[in-house]
Parts: sequence; C-alpha cells; structure tokens
Amino acid sequence: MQLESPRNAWKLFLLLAAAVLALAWSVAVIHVRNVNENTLEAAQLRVQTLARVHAEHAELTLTVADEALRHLRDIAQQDKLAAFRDEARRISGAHGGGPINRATLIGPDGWAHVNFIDGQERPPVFLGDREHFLAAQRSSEDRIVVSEPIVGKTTGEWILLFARPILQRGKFAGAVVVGFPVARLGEFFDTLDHDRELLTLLSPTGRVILRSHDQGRHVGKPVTVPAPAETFPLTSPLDGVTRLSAVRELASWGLRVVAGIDQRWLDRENAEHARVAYLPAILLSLLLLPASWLVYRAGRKLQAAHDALQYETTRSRTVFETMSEGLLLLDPRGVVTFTNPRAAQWFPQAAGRRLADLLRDAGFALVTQDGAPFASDDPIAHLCLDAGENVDDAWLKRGGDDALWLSLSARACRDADGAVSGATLTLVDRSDEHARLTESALAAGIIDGMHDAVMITDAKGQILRTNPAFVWLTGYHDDEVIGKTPTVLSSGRHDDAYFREMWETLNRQGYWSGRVWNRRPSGEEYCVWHNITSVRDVHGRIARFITVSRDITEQETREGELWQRANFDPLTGLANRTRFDDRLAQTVAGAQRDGHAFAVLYLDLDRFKPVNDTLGHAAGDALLRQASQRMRSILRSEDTLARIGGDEFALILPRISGAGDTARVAAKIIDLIDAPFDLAEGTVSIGISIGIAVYPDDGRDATALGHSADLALYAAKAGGRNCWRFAEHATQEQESE
Ligand SMILES: Nc1nc2c(ncn2[C@@H]2O[C@H](COP(=O)(O)OP(=O)(O)OP(=O)(O)O)[C@@H](O)[C@H]2O)c(=O)[nH]1
Repeated sequence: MQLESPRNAWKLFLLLAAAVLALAWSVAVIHVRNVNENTLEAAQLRVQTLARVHAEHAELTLTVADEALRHLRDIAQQDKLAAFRDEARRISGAHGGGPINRATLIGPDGWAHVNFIDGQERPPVFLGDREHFLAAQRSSEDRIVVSEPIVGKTTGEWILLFARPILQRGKFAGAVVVGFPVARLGEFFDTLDHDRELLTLLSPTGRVILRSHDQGRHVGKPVTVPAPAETFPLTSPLDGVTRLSAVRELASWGLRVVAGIDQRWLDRENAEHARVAYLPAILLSLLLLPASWLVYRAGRKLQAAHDALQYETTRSRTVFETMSEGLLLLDPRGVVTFTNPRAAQWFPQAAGRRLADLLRDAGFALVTQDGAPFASDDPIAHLCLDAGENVDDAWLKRGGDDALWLSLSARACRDADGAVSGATLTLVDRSDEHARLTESALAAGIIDGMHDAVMITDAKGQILRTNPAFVWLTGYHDDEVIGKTPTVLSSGRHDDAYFREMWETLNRQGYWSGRVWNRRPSGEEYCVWHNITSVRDVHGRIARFITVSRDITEQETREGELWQRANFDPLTGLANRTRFDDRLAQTVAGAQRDGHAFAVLYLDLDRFKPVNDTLGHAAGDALLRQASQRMRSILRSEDTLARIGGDEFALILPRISGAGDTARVAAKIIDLIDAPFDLAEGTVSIGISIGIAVYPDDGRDATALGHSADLALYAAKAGGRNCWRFAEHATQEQESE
C-alpha cells in the first residue's frame, strides 16, 4: 500500500481506526465478561456460603432443641412429673439456653397436662389433633418428629415444634414436645443484605418455615425446589423473583436451606460493569467514527482531485506528446525547462539551456514572415519575459538543405501574484505553407503584372479579384465589380443561348475560349477574347473561374468590315452573290438532309435603264435602294434576298409548303415594284420580272436550280415582263395581275 496515494492514506487511517475500535471493544467485552464472571463467581460463593452457614446454624439450633427434648423426654419417661415441670419451666424460660421457649408434656390421651411457654405454665390444652403428636403416636421407635410450621394455639405465632414419643415398655405413653418461634432460626439474617439476598428454610414437605425478609408472610406455603446443585437460577413462586440460588439439606432433619441472590441485582451489577467498561470504547467510537467519516469524505475529495489531476496530467502529456506543434517552456531567465517530442526533434537536449543559445546552435534565426530580421533582437526575453507581452508573427528560419520555417508564438505565464513566471513557446512547422505563401505572392505579382485582363470569380461567378489590366480594359475599378457577376460587363449583344453554351462547355471541359462583346461604363462596346479556366478544390468541386481576357475590338472591327464587304452589296445592304451562293449551298444541303422543298427566285427590274438614262445614275441608285427595301419589307427573316447584278436580284424562300406559297410571294413583289417610286428627281414607274425554280423538281443542286430560275426569268422577260414564271412552266406565259 503506497501512502502517497490519498486513497490509500485514508484507507490506512480507516483501517487503523477500525483496529483501534476493535481493540477497544474487545478489551471492553473481555473485561466485562471477566468482571461478570467474577461477580457471578462471588455471588455463587456468597450464596453457597449463606446456604451452608445458615444450614449449620439451623442444624446447631435444632440439635440444641433436640438435646433439650431428649432431656425432657427422659425425665418424662421416668414419670418424674415435678422434675419435668421444673425443667420445662427452665428450658422454656428466657435463660433456659437455646432457642426453645416452650415445653409440653402430652399424655396418651392427647391432653397437654404440662405446658410451659416462655417459662410460664399454661393451662392444659388438647393437642391430640396435632400432626406432630399423631406422628409421634404412630411411631414405634424413638425418633424426633419435626412439625410443619404451625400457628401456636396459645400465642398465635408461627412456631416449629419437635416431638419425641414417651415409650414405656415399648408402649406409647404420650409425647414430649419442645418448640420455638420460627423467627428464632433467623438470627443469622442480620448478616444478610436484604435488598438482594434471601434465605429460606423449608420443611421436609417443602413448606416455608422461614423467609428472611417477608415477616412471616409466606410461612407454611409450599415451594418446589429442585434437587441441590451447585448454584442455579430459581424463580420463586412466592414473589416471582429469579435468584441465583443454592440449596443445603439438613440431612438428619429433612429440612432444606435455600439461599438466593437477586438476579436483577446481578444484572444491574453486570450492566454497571459494562457501562464503566464500555464507556472508553463508546467515547473512542464517538471520536473515531465521525473522524473516519470526515477523513473518508476528505479522502474521497482528495482522491477525486488526485484522479482529476492525474487524468489532466495524462491528458496533457498525451497532448504534448502527440501534438504536431512543438512546445517549449521557459523559466523567467529564458532557460528551457520542458520540450515536447515535437520540439525535441528541432531542439534535442534543450532542457536547461538558454533559448538564445539553443536557437543559435540549432542554426535558427528569428525573422518576420518575409525573412527579414525581427524588429527586436531578442523578443522572447525582452517582450515576453521582461514585459509580459505575447509575441506573435515571429518565425524561426533555418536555411540550408534542411531548411525550415517555424512560426513562433510566445505566451507569458504568470504566477498567482501576476508576476511573469516564464513563457510558453509554440512552434509550428509551416515550411510548406511558407513556400506556398511565397508562391502565391509571386503568383499575385505575376497576375498584377500581366498585360491581359484577369478576373477571378468563385464557383457562383461572383468576382473575387481582378488585375490592373482588367481595370484598363473594362473601365471598371475593383470596388465597382468585386462581389458582382460578370454580367455587369455585358453589352447585351449576346443572347442567353450564347452564354448557356459557354457555361456548359466550362462545366464539361473546364475550359472555354471565345469572343465576347462587352460594354464599358461609358457605353463604349469592345470585344475581348476570353480564356476561361475552372479551378477545382481538393474535393473535385469547382472553386474558381479564372478569366484571362484580351482586347480584340480592333481586329474584330476590321474583320467585320472585310466580311461585310465580301458578303453584302454596299448600295442596298442586301447580300451579294457570294453570300447568296453560300446561303443557297447551305439551303440545298439542309433540304437534301431533311427532304423539304424550297424556292429560288431570280428577279430583274424592267425598264430600269431609262431611269438611269433620263434621271441620272444617282436616281437609279435611289431607285435600287427603294426597290430593295420594298421587297425586304414583305420577306421573313429566314428568307435571303440578294442583289446579284445591276438591277438583278435573287431570293431564296428556304421552306415552302407548295408552289402556291412562292407564287403569292412573287405576285406581292410584282405589286410592290409596280407602284410608282418617288425619287428626288421625279416619280418613276418600273416593273419586275421573276423566274422561279423549286427544289427538288427544278434542280437538285445550286447550279441546276440557278439555271432553271434563269430560264424562268428569261421566260418572264420574254413573256412581256412584270410577271413571274415557274421553271417548269417556262414556255407558258402568265401575266401578272
Ligand atoms: N444607277 C445605276 N445603274 C446601274 C447600276 N448597275 C447597272 N446599272 C445600269 O442598269 C442598266 C441595266 O440594263 P438593262 O437591264 O438592260 O435595263 P432595262 O431597261 O431594265 O432592260 P430590261 O431588263 O430589258 O427591261 C444598265 O444601263 C446599267 O448601266 C448601278 O449600280 N446603278
């Protein structure tokens, strides 16, 4: 059992307390038992002595009485009546010797002729009915007859009588009787302690002759007493008291002496002994039990605190040993008092050394995150230990092959009085992070230095960062776009489908590039070439979109103009032959794929040349523009109207349900052109002829269709102009209305 443990300490105390109590109680019990045994033995001795001494006393008294009885009987047997009377007077008198106070001579007739009591002769009295007389009469030998205790006829007191027969020549001639008050047997009673001791004299038949302290109240009453034994408890039927008793028998008399000591007294004695003997044990118990309880409670609390402390210690040790951070504890002088395993990897055998020496020997320099020397030459000593301030943002840097960057934070520890009692240094290996920080700073510098605009958004498209080139390109500053989506840049030129396709590609491929027209805050539109890349996090989820944009407005504009020029008629704005051929080829391909019908119309103005000739070329141009507008006004967006020559037009109706559709369009155009044109130079009227070819009946490719339409136009011209002709009906004239 280790005493260091509080649990064991209070257990030991409890054990000792229990041992002391057990000892005290054992001593008390043994003592009480011994004392009780001694008391019992003393009581037994006393009661036996009482019985014996009283029996001897009674025996002596009775022997003396019997001596007197024999003497009187011998006188009576010799018929010496006068001598008998003298002796009877003397013996029954006060100075007769012995206890006898009465002497009687009873004749054979039962009459007591001589009867002395207390030395006084009394008148004759008939005693023939007395048991002792009858017993003497019945007896054929000379033996003493002891009466039961009886009430004297003359005195009325309890007396005990002894009789012997007078035998003359073997014949009963009366009896001599002596007697005395039973109280005379109780002279010895003065020596008794009447409160607890009792002596009882029983007749041979078991009747009470005398009890020591009941004034004759129970005399004559029968009592059953067991056979004599050493000592035994006996409950008296007379008073119900149990006594430790001893019995003595007066063998020659048949009488028994019963001595008793009140058991209640014995019990009281025992109780008193117990009280005295148990008192120290009880007092000790009263002292030790509460003390044990207090010690137990204190022990439990101490144990709980001890366990908690041990748990905390174990937990702290586990934390210290398993934490990825290095931990050093310093005393107020800056000497290392503790290192955890992690710190020991960097600073082996650091305990007991000054921190400054330790850092120097391990090749570490105290620097800022940028690697610059720290402002204070020894911040741990000066700031933390001297001034009690915390130190953060400090780094320990070690170069070389085993380069390390440890972030350092120092916390001042204070004692209960608030004085700095040391410091806790926490070191974290942030070499990788430092490298990353350096890289990101580098990357940030690169982004800022890029000529292309950079915009970084989160996964939801909210703008997180831009670079100076972005501001220059878009005209928006950071505070106007950060937190917003790129729609703030939108020009509205692109429809939703355009951006939907962009997002789908981005999500699918992680990359999208294309041109986007945007608008500056000034309203000026510009075109950029976007390279958008999605960046995913470690979980594979898109975290960022990085958009690198380059201004291609100039290039776009130039290309647009070239394209416009290549594809459109500059006078009317209609598609030119190149574009018409292109669209026709696309329509043929679509129809060949789908099998639908479409129509190709060749249109040629009638009587245009005279306008030129009469009103001038500018009027002709104006007429061409107006005619173009009239035709375009009735066409659908998917129809392609092209100017393919001076006053020659071509029209593609890409989706027709039948010839009727085309005829209706042709008729409408004829009507429109037929109406007079108001020109600056005057009003003119012209007409238009139309040749119609229908896919697939009039040709299955562009060339065939063009040829058919051309023939149909020729037919229309030939047919009188200002009318239309289907290619298949090229020979039939059909007048316009
Ligand atoms: N003002 C103007 N005239 C043009 C242009 N291109 C061609 N022309 C003239 O358009 C005329 C076309 O000739 P035609 O088709 O024979 O003239 P037309 O009177 O319509 O003859 P029909 O078609 O037989 O009725 C020529 O005089 C061309 O010089 C142009 O761009 N502007």
